[in-house]
Amino acid sequence: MRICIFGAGATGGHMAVRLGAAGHDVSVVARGPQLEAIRANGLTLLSGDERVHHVPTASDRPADLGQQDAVLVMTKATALPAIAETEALAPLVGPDTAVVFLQNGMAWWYPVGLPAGHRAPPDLPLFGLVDPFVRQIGVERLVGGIILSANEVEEPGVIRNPSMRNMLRFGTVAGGPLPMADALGEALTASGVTVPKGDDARLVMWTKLIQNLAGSSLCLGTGDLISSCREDEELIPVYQAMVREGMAIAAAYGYPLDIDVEAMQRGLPVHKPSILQDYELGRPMEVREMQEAPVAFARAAGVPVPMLQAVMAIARRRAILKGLRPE
Ligand SMILES: NC(=O)C1=CN([C@@H]2O[C@H](COP(=O)(O)OP(=O)(O)OC[C@H]3O[C@@H](n4cnc5c(N)ncnc54)[C@H](OP(=O)(O)O)[C@@H]3O)[C@@H](O)[C@H]2O)C=CC1
Ligand SMILES: CC(C)(CO)C(=O)C(=O)O
Repeated sequence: MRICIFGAGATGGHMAVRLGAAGHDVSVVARGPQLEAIRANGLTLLSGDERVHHVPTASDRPADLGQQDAVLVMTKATALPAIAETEALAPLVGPDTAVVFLQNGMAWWYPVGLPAGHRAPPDLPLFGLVDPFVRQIGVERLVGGIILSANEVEEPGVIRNPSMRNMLRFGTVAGGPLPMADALGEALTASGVTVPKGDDARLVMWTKLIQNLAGSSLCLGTGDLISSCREDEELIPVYQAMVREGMAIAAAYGYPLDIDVEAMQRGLPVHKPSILQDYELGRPMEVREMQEAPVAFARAAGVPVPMLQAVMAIARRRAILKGLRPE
């Protein structure tokens, strides 16, 4: 397949290596030192004892790469407004292309094609991306999903992956069939990144969001690795209580999640959550999507979330003080 990874950083770099090593025609949209390193030496994935290398076609100009079978948008959510405004995805999209958005947090596409009877979501600034992106891509090509894979850019061009499992989960946002999305799922699974068939985009978004709401938010406060949320006796119950508050929000919007919280907690990787990496490196933080939006959803539905609200307020304040919360 012709597959473009838009944003070949930690997670995007991982997917580019796996798909490229499996023989697909992979290109990446990258910039800055990451683009220079990819052009000079390709991408290297370090995963356990494994070292996988691939040299994708790389550019900072999507028009150089042409129409694709699938585009995986793997930038931070904070980079999406500029991508929408510059219509940067348009040159990559043909009539059958699947365009998969894989950001953490409340997704900009959440209100698109809501199922009948879904409770109305609150009107959030991040939903301002709906019109420009839908114009560029078309609702029928739009796929939403999540990343279950921990990664860090160790140095430009080199990705470290400490996860016990690596998985993407996605589905069409408006619910219709999209053969290229199915083909992409099969290609990823064959390359070593599992993609379950037949996922619901909103359902999987909520399953991931509740993990970030708890773990990523706590780590932003403590400055520690996500594994601390399964190791520290005081953090263990706090993490669980926050996940349960998150599950109550999801349930209020029609997504009762069947999650074994303790088992999920036991699987937390030895990894610095990406929002903490951003905080430490002075990069824009996804605090509006990961912490603020879910609390706004809770308020709109009258769901009490005292712990999430407290930790959100701390995370938001930390981001503001460092000038890392986009307006
Ligand atoms: N890292 C992780 O372990 C996990 C991350 N996630 C989520 O996945 C998403 C991606 O995160 P992650 O991979 O860590 O992000 P990274 O910041 O590592 O990678 C994103 C890359 O996209 C580049 N980029 C942004 N805008 C453009 C543009 N217009 N043109 C070209 N390149 C661009 C960035 O460049 P620049 O640095 O110059 O901005 C960066 O290299 C986030 O939503 C994150 O929350 C989910 C699960 C785990
Ligand atoms: C911590 C992790 C891997 C899962 O909660 C994540 O999503 C992130 O680093 O942003």
